[in-house]
Amino acid sequence: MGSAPPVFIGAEEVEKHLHRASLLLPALEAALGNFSSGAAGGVAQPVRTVVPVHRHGGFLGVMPAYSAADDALTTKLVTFYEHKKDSSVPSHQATVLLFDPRNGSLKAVLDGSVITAKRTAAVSAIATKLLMPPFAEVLCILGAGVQAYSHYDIFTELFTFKEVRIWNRTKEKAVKFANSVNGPVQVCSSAQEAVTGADVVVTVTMATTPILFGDWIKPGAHINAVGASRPDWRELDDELMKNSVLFVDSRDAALTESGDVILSGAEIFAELGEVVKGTKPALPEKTTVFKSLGMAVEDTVAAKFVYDSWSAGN
Ligand SMILES: NC(=O)C1=CN([C@@H]2O[C@H](COP(=O)(O)OP(=O)(O)OC[C@H]3O[C@@H](n4cnc5c(N)ncnc54)[C@H](O)[C@@H]3O)[C@@H](O)[C@H]2O)C=CC1
Ligand SMILES: O=C(O)C1=NCCCC1
Repeated sequence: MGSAPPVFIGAEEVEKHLHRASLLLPALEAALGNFSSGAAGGVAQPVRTVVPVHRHGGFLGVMPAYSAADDALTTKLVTFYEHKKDSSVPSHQATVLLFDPRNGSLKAVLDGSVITAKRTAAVSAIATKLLMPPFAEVLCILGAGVQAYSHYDIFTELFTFKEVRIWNRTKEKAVKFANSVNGPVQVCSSAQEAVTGADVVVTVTMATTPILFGDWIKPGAHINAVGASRPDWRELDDELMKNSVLFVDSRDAALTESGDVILSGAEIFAELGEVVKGTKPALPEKTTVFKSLGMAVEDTVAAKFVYDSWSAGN
């Protein structure tokens, strides 16, 4: 007899099983530590393959990973489009395939967009917990798309900021954001206004040239740099990259994919997983940048979490 056909777990179901991104924190912390432990950590994850769709200004990313600690095998397929022709279609769309690692059978096809939004924000929250200055009061979000919402949700759940500010290239989206979320948000007219005096900054834009500059940044602030995932794209300027202590999710990925890292020539201090494990210090008293590119193993543990919850009938 062949294996059972794969199940499909759509966006609504994924959202139901992953209603709070913080549910992923223990699994993601373990995955980051395992990834940064080399062969001993049991994570097999190549740098993602990205196929440009030149004619349409898009990209297809293929992101496979196996985690021995979780005995979970997945690949995510993610498309992201720089110039959206149809604004009713999200700029990023994703699907995660979950395999039975014992025999390679496909067990489930999961919507990957909710997973991508939540696991990315949860990883930024892990970085922030470790790297932000003590008594951080002001959170600033640059960008008002999908990732802005997921970052807002987990950051306001985990931390107690006195003020949250948002800036977006088109102000209407920032206003819509402020009117949609559960809590007060200050809409700023310029990125500089939003960033000035902020203790924690999140950049979640589709910018390809810098939108955040070192001379705006409060000394000791922590920045989660989440956008600019192509080797010729930037969100942060050279000054900020070079005068901060730089943390990345994956050294190999940062040196292959991150324009902010490659073009600034900034030195990587540590992988986030090394800080989680305690083999590298966090240095929260310094100005810190966490350059996030997104790792396949984050999708692996998130998909397993959703599948296990779905299978248990939760
Ligand atoms: N590091 C990671 O793990 C992941 C990173 N990302 C990246 O995070 C960023 C945000 O993703 P989403 O929120 O899903 O995208 P989105 O399309 O929902 O939102 C993007 C926001 O950027 C703004 N924007 C577009 N072009 C801009 C420009 N040239 N300058 C300034 N702002 C601009 C838009 O107005 C919008 O508010 C993207 O760069 C994306 O590739 C996305 C998923 C995972
Ligand atoms: O990790 C991901 O998923 C992505 N990272 C960079 C942009 C595309 C999606």
